[in-house]
Amino acid sequence: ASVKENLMNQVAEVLPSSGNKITIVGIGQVGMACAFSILAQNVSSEICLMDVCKEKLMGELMDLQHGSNFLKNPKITASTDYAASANSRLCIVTAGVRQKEGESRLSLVQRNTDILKHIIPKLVENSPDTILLMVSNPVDIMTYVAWKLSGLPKNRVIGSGTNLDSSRFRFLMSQRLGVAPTSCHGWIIGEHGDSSVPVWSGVNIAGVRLRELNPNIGSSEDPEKWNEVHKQVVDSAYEVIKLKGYTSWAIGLSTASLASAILRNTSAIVAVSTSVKGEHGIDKDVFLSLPCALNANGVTHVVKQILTQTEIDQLQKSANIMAEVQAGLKF
Ligand SMILES: NC(=O)c1ccc[n+]([C@@H]2O[C@H](COP(=O)([O-])OP(=O)(O)OC[C@H]3O[C@@H](n4cnc5c(N)ncnc54)[C@H](O)[C@@H]3O)[C@@H](O)[C@H]2O)c1
Ligand SMILES: O=C1N[C@](c2ccsc2)(c2cccc(Nc3ccc(F)cc3)n2)CC(O)=C1Sc1ccccc1Cl
Repeated sequence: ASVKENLMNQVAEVLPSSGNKITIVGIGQVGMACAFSILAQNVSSEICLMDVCKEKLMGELMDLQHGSNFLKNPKITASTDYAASANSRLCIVTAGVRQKEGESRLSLVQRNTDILKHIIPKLVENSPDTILLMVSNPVDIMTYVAWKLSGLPKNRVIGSGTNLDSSRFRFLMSQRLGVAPTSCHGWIIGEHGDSSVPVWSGVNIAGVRLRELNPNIGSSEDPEKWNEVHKQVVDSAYEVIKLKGYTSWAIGLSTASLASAILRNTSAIVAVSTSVKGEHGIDKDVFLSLPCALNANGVTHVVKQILTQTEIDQLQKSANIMAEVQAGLKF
C-alpha cells in the first residue's frame, strides 16, 4: 500500500470544485495582475488560468503554485482546454491583441471580437451559471459582444468599465485633499477611457459636496481647476503606458474587488459597464458604466443618479457611438 493509503482512510468523496472558482482567460500583464490580486487578497481559493500560449501558461502556473505556502492553500490550475474552466462562479476575460501601430479602433475591435468568438461560448458551455467579467478593450464594446455571444442574461455579463477610471479619480482627489482615497467619493460613468463622464455634482467628502463649496467645480471657470483631476485620469493612463509600456496593478486590484463583491454577494455599489438601455433616456442596446449593485447574481440594481443635462448628453453621445461601432461588427 502507498504512503497515502497507509496515512489516511478516505471516508467521503472530494467535491470537484470549491464553489468559488474563478477562471481568468488571458494571462498577459492584466490577467496575471488579476490572478495575483485575487490570490493575495484571498478573494477565491480556486483559480484556473487559460490562454493560447501553452508555455507561458505553464510558467505562470508553476510560479504562482510555488507561492502557495504563503497563501491560503489555493487550488491553481492552468490549461488551454476549456473543460478545465468547468464550474466557475466567475470568468474574467482579459484576452486580447494590442493595437498595432496606426491601427484603426474598429479594426482592433473586430480582431478582439473574433477572439471572443472562440472564448465566450466555451466558457458558458462549461459553466452555464457563470458570471462574465470583461476587461479586454474596448471594454464597453467587448462586454456587449460577450453578452451577444454568451446568451446569458444581461445581469450576468459585466464590464470593468469605469471602475479603474473612478479609482484613479479618487486617488487624484485624495492627493489634492490629503484624505484617504476610500474616503474620497467621486463617480466616473459612461464610456471607459478617453470619453468618460465625471459626475461633479456627486463629488463629496463625508457627504459635503465640493460643488457647494466651489460652485464652479468641474467647469473651465473654476479657479482651482478641479476639472484637471478628470483630465489627469485620462492623461495618467497614457503616462503609465509611456513609462512602463502597459498597465496592470490598478486594473488587477479593481478586478479583484469586483470579484469579491460577486463571490461574497455583498451588493457593493460599484461603477461597472452594464446594459444601460432605459437609463437616462438611452434606447439602444449598449453597455456603459453607471453605479450598480454587484452581487452573486451579477448586476441586480442600477443607481438612478441625478445628472445634469450636459452629463446626460455625454452619456447619450457615447451610447450612439457604441451602437454605431456595434452595428459594424461581424459576429
Ligand atoms: N478595462 C480596463 O480598464 C483596462 C485596463 C488595462 C488594460 N485593459 C485591456 O486588457 C487587455 C489585456 O491587456 P494586457 O496588457 O494584459 O495585454 P497582453 O497582450 O499582455 O495579454 C493579452 C493576453 O491575451 C492572450 N490571448 C490572445 N488571444 C487569446 C485567445 N484566443 N484565448 C486566450 N488568450 C488569448 C495573449 O496570449 C496574452 O497573454 C487589453 O485589451 C487592454 O487594453 C483594459
Ligand atoms: O490604463 C489603461 N491602459 C490602456 C492600455 C493598456 C495596455 S496598452 C493600453 C490604455 C492606455 C491609454 C489609452 C488606451 N486606449 C485604448 C483604447 C481602446 C483600446 F481598445 C485599447 C486601448 N488604453 C488600456 C486602458 O483601457 C487603460 S485605462 C484608461 C485608458 C484611457 C483613458 C482613461 C483610462 Cl482610465
